[in-house]
Amino acid sequence: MGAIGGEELLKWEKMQALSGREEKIFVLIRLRPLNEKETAANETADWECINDTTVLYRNTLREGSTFPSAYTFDRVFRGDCDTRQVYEEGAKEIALSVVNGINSSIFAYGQTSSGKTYTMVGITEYAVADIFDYIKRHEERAFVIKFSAIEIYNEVVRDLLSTDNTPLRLRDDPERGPILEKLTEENLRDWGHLQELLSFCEAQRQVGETYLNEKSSRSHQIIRLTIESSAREFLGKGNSATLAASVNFVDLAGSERASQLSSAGVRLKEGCHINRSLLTLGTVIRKLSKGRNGHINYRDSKLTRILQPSIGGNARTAIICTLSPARSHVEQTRNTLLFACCAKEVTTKAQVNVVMSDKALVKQLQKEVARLESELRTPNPTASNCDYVSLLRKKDLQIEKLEKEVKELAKQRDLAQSRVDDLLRMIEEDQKSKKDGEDNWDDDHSVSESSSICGPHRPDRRMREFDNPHFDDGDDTGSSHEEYPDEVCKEVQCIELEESSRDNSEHLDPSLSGNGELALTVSGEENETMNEEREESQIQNNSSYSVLDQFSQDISGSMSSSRSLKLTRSWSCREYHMTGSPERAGEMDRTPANGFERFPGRPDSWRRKLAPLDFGDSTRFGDGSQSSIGSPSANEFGEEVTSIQTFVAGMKEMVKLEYQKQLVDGQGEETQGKSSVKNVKDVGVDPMLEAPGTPLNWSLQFTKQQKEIIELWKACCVPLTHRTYFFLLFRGDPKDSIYMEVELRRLTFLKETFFSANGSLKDAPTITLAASVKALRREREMLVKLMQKRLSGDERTKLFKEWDIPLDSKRRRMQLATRLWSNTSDMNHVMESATVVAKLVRFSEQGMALKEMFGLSFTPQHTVRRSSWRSSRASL
Ligand SMILES: Nc1ncnc2c1ncn2[C@@H]1O[C@H](COP(=O)(O)OP(=O)(O)OP(=O)(O)O)[C@@H](O)[C@H]1O
Repeated sequence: MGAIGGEELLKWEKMQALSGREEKIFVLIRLRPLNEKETAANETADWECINDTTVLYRNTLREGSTFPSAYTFDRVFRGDCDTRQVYEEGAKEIALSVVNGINSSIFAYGQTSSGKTYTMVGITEYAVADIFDYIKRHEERAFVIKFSAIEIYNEVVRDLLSTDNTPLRLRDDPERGPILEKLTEENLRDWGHLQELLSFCEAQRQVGETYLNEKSSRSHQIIRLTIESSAREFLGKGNSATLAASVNFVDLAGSERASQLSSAGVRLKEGCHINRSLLTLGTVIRKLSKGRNGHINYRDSKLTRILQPSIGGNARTAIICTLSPARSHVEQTRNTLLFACCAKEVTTKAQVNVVMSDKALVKQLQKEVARLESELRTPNPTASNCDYVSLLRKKDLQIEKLEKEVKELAKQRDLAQSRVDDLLRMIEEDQKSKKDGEDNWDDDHSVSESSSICGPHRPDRRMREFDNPHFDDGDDTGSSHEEYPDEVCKEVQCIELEESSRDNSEHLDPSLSGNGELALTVSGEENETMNEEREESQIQNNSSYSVLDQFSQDISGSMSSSRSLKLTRSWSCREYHMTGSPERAGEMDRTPANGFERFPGRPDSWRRKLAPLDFGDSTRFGDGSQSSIGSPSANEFGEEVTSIQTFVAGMKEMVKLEYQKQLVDGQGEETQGKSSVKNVKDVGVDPMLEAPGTPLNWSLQFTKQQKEIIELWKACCVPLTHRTYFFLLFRGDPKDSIYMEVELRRLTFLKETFFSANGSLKDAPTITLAASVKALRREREMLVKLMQKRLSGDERTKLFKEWDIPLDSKRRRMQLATRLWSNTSDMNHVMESATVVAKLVRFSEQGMALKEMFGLSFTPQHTVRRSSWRSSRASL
């Protein structure tokens, strides 16, 4: 569409809205005053406009009740209203539709001498004046006004702009409707030109004196203005669109009563034609008023043929019915009103008429195609129910969506099934390995039974060995009995968990804590070297890294090698079943999932994997081959690569499972997690630090998180190897943020848990501070062994000097092991501790490479992670 004036946009939009919509013919009544003749004849005005829409017949007594007395129309005008008012209030809007490309017609219908010509002359002039005014105000568009005028006189169509009386031929064009061939069309230049043309037409029109009207119009006159307009900016560019429409000003000849017809001659003939054509018009209108069913006899008269578009087609139409109020004309007035009543029921369907250039047409068609395609793709939701196509489309989309959901659910089911299978297989292997372990123990039980948590009937050879004051030779010369073979190291990994009260190898010191489980004393020489550790445990009062470790182990178990899996499975089993008593085992079995729900760092998907499983007799898992509390490190003293793999896989899986949990559980998980919010609402990272954000922010955030983590490691007695791996692997790369957050969150939870009343996880009461401290001690003992095994004498001496350990003191290696990671506020100390541990467990040689190799840099996009993490936190 070509451009349209900005200020007319609203009007244009209104026209667009009207376009193609059905609209009733606008019917007006104009009641003229009694004329001189009527007044002279003492006529009475029986008709009165009682308001703007109703005309009332007042002489009901005379007429009786056979006719209605009140008639309502769109607008009625009393005798004292001037033509300007009639135009402004009744015809203007419709007449001026033409400038926006919509055909329009203004009719005057009424009996002879009722004021049709009087009205239409004024209406025509006001309308043309407004059209000129509109054009003047819309210079952005180029207008062309064509003026033509015809009369239908005795069923002959004459061109009023031509002096040639040759009748115009009327033919029907399938697209344009009725066309008058060779009709003169004058390009209207200005107001003066209009007056000139109107005068000419008036002169040409058949007018004669009748009984009622000295200058009675004896023909139907149609003055037509055809207005074309195009946006100037598109003119001549080949892609313009032109609005083209016509407005008809129709002054019909007046109907006459038979008694009033001239008895003979020209007037009689005229009167007959007039009445006949008006009768046809009336019939057409009446039929149209009842709907468009059946045949409409437009072709019965030239008048109806020519007016067909105006009364039943593409035009907006107003009919002004003129009335004489005189009592003597009541019959004609009633006829006019009946005609008006029918006319107001007739609808037309006006459209904006656009003539497009080929180029513009192509463009328009392309737009239309695109629109239709878009409609097909996204069916209109407001479409009626009868719109079966769109309904079907909607259903198709729903089916498509459901099919996708089914597929997705099937995928999830398969995944879950495969995990269950894996776990069952793992359990099988695990049970087998446990059995083997038990057999080994049976073969090897040269020591007395221990009260180890690993099982009341299990001998704790390792504990016995470490409790032996001669275990540490007191020097670092590398005496032969410190050269423990790897298999011994493996045994050391099997640090059993047990409530301290049940572990005879260590003695609780009730003086340190009201809770015997929480404070430990170590007998013999260990007491001296373990002071710091004990102090640590005392300060923390309640701590354990066993759960933390268990967490890492379990996660890593799902990804690691079978060997790792074996160990971690043991650990998993222990969490549920290593109670050392059947009652405890039963208790665990009843509520296996609860403890996990309370564990924030543990992906729920993991819980789903393990919770339903039956690990069998709990006592079977208390064997010596179990992972230690400090399993990630302790497990791997003899198997460094594996242990780092496990650590890496564990971290990676932890994050991965967290995401899976988000994906699978969605809102439901969040809702479920809400029940736990109360308990752990303070657990988690600082909300301000949820995402790395800018590099500067991340740097600050990392430093803050790292410090918190280091403190929490100490508080939770986390294995030194774990601390070392973590500290050395996650050094401030923004990609590490999620691991930092996971670590921080689970440690915070642990601390919270151990500060709670019972100091242990509800469903894993064996996991206590005592067990954690014991495991840490064992890890240090392992490090002591590794110092001997993996460091040369010179290296050890150098280390002792660096760590201010007198070379002549006893248990130097244990002193060093105890000092490692003990000063959490000194980052140099932390770094040096990590370096030493890394060297001992050979992490320094392969750790960083492994980080890359195992894709620990796996990092979701920050944006994803943020939201995931947030909702994950919400689930706490
Ligand atoms: N509303 C009016 N106010 C004053 N005078 C009017 C009014 N309507 C019509 N007249 C006068 O009545 C006379 C007849 O009017 P007009 O010729 O317009 O009637 P008509 O309906 O066209 O008649 P015909 O069908 O015979 O041509 C004219 O002299 C005109 O001035």
